[in-house]
Amino acid sequence: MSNLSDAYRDYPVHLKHIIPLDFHTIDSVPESHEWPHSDCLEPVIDEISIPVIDLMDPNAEQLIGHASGNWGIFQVTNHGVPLSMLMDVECEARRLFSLPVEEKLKVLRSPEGATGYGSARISPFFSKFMWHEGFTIIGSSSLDHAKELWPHDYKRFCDVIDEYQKKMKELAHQILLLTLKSLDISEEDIASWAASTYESNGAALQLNSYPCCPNPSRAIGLAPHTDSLLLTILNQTHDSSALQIFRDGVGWIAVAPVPQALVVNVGDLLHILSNAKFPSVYHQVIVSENKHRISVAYFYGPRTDSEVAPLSKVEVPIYRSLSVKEFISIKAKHLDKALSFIRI
Ligand SMILES: O=C(O)CCC(=O)C(=O)O
Ligand SMILES: [Fe+2]
Repeated sequence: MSNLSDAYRDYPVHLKHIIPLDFHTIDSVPESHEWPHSDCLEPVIDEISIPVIDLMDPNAEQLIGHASGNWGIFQVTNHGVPLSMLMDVECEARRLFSLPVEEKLKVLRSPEGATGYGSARISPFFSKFMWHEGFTIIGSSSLDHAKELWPHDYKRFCDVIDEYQKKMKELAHQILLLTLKSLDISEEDIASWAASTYESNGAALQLNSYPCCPNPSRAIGLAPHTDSLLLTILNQTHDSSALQIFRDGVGWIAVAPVPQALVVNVGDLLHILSNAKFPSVYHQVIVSENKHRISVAYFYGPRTDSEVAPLSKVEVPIYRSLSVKEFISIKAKHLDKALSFIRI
């Protein structure tokens, strides 16, 4: 079955953009990771907050439709994912990232690979490196990697990851249905998109680590980007407002963690399906001097051989139809400009 690993194979990334810095040993920000002051310290608005939606609210569909259209991002509570599961996955991620660098390099993502340890996939688009290390999991890829890292004790990591992926898949399916229902599209389209995405292997789980940084005002955790797939569910249980979104006419807004809530954001593919009614939110992550932040992002997407096009029954489509694989290839070449290449 077509999945993200196939889609990435044709776009190798140079090793210098894959191997993260050894953050354990570093006590100052090297020039390679030093961003211009203005990129890291844009003024951030704290007074405006993104919507928080109770999934048990009888109006959840309407609230999600409104938040997706107006913000492209919202937080959900009463989502049915136990706090223990949110904490367990963070704990396993912390265990992985705290391994010595030579251990982590055993599971380094290969240049044409999609899974394993390494820098963010967007790294080659920027002249400076990010204060970040990641670990990408697709399907059961964590099994081989965990066996390399913990030959006698790999099961714990795999069990936590598998359970988490299963739970995320259910939740992503539920939220995708609610977002699609709020659009002006046919019942058939809603049912077929929700079902085919659920059955696909198109999802990925990304563990993110943002180590403590000696000079946070000159470093960036994750540079501004949009997520490529349909929607992302982000677990940021840590108590820091490091994630920021860009809102036209306002600027950068901090996404303050709400206890036990999960952050949901619209990705490029849902933006296309919605005929641009839902913005695919531009976001970035800042770093801290004394908090080593972990986040876990679940990217929910369809099979990479499926065709994506605006689904609206009434509007003139503003994007042409294309396969997910083709969109990923355009994004791999043009990043933020990808959507402009498929505009009609
Ligand atoms: O760590 C975060 O808060 C955001 C992570 C993110 O944007 C990503 O993994 O694409
Ligand atoms: Fe992201």
